[in-house]
Amino acid sequence: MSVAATEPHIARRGLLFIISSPSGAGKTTLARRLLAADSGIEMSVSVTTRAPRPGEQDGVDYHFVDRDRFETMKSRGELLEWARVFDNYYGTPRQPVEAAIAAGKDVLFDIDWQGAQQLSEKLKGDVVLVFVLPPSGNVLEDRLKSRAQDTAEIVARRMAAASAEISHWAEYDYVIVNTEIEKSAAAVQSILVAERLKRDRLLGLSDFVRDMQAVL
Ligand SMILES: Nc1nc2c(ncn2[C@@H]2O[C@H](COP(=O)(O)OP(=O)(O)O)[C@@H](O)[C@H]2O)c(=O)[nH]1
Ligand SMILES: Nc1ncnc2c1ncn2[C@@H]1O[C@H](COP(=O)(O)OP(=O)(O)O)[C@@H](O)[C@H]1O
Repeated sequence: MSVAATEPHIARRGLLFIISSPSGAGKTTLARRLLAADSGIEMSVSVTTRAPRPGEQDGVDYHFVDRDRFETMKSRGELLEWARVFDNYYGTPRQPVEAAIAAGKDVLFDIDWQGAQQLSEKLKGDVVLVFVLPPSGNVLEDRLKSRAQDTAEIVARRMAAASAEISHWAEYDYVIVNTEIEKSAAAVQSILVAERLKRDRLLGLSDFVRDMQAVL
């Protein structure tokens, strides 16, 4: 007699999926593709003191705040991590991340190496670190220019900062050289799928196996 197979529910810890790169390497593009492809992961929307770029929406791309508001959030412990990047301040609101993880959801972060280090220290074991490299320095500059959202001066400052950001590549679990967007997006999705299968995250596995053995 055959028995219809149904997908068993095995409880799992949510994970924190962090993507970092030098500005212009493609992390925002890859993050958007991952969110569109997978409903089990949600974006952590950071607060920032930098001005919105054309097309950026408050509450969607960032929560745009002034310096006073940022300092208040920091002093009240409302930020899980924060850093100064390119003369602006950026931070991760704590509450939405804790709520998502508690509900067994995964959270995606587009944050720099300083934020990645802080979250790794605080939530070791729940953090997956992905670093995105451009195929070359020239391509990085082309992408920053072609995005056409920053002045020549800002592009030059981001290029100058790229080497320092790239120097942290070895602190990450995975490194993707973002040449073809399709291939890179597929790689990011594969990492997420594999990380979800890690035994340590599958809290319900012991019960699942014990129940199965009970009827064997
Ligand atoms: N530590 C930290 N870094 C952040 C946060 N939000 C954004 N960043 C980083 O700040 C840097 C500048 O971001 P942005 O001004 O949007 O420019 P982008 O590099 O073109 O995405 C990037 O490296 C982001 O990953 C945050 O909440 N915390
Ligand atoms: N693999 C790729 N090939 C060509 N252009 C890309 C690729 N990945 C990203 N881009 C483009 O490069 C620019 C910078 O990408 P973006 O995702 O904004 O980078 P970041 O968030 O790392 O600053 C954007 O115009 C984006 O469309």
